[in-house]
Amino acid sequence: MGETMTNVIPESASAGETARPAVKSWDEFTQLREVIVGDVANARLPRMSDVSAWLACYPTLSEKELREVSEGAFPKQVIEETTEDLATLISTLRDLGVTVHQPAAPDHAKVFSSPDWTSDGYLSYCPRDITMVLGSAIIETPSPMRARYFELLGGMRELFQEYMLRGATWLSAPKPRLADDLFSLDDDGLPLLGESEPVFDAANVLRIGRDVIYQVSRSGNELGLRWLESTLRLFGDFRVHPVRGVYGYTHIDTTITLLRPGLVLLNPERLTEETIPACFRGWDILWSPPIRDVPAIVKRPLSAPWLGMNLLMVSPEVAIVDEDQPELISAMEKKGITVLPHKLRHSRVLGGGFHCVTLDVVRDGDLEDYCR
Ligand SMILES: NC(=[NH2+])NCCC[C@H](N)C(=O)O
Repeated sequence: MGETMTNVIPESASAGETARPAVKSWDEFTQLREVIVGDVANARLPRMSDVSAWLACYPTLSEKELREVSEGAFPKQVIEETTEDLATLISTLRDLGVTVHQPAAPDHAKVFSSPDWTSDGYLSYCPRDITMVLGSAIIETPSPMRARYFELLGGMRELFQEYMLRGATWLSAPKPRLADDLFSLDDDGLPLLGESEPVFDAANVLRIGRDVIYQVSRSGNELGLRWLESTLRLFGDFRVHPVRGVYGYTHIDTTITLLRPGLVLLNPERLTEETIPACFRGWDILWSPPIRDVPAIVKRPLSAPWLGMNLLMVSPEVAIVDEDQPELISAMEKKGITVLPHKLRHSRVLGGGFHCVTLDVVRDGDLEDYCR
């Protein structure tokens, strides 16, 4: 274990402290104690003839360009090398004293149907995407992507059930129909998300204690915001901050990255001083330095180069960041953060960085007012 590693291992909870709750996570940055890491096994691209897959994966590609996309299993090299990279991440987290689970992925090649549609599966590489943890609640979110409908079957559901038996609350949003009337095309023939029912991915949400940011985009609609607001009223006094018109596509965690109370990393290509969410008023803003465009081994990667700013805070002082982003690493170190560079060689191909491939289950932070 390197020198850096040894000086970042947290004090373990003292014996006198009450036993740790099964699930407790109110934020993106306090000391991480337990986490779920994705499994890239069986990852594949679903049929792009399905408008919900087209919307989630390639919303800027025309129908003609979509035909260039090779559906089905990702290349063997991508799966093998990502399996290695996730194993290294897990080993580091365990060396840091974090309890890590990696539930087995189901067979995503299986075809399934609803009364309105038929689909094949996608991946279990990004547990962040369709489940959020808020306090002691595990909340399955209503993804607008048909291929993700049964993603949690297998290891994830078993783990959630175990957490419930240990005292966690296990919730699911109203299961969406995802019928054709939820989707439409814009004037350029590109897919849009409608408002016929509440749908959103968990990765459209960021948690900052009593403040929750919700991105309205093609992966989260206005009714999804209304459902989340209505549900959080059950939890108590929460402030939900919609972010609109900043990034219209999939997920928020390459636009805003929370580093610690009072410090946030922002994407300067998508936000300006004028559009910084109000909850960050008085916070120190770290505008991301230029992100290196790490080439992907496929012609059509799922994510933009900005995936380089998608990172995992192990604590307010320690971050796991893509080793191919030295300028970002240096900028974070200048803010006093110890960075542990890691690789996810095919993160853009698969559409997930270090925040995406993790789902924090227990962090030390309580329900705080960080944005007052
Ligand atoms: N949770 C996730 N899978 N986040 C990845 C978001 C990537 C985003 N669509 C981009 O290309 O910038």
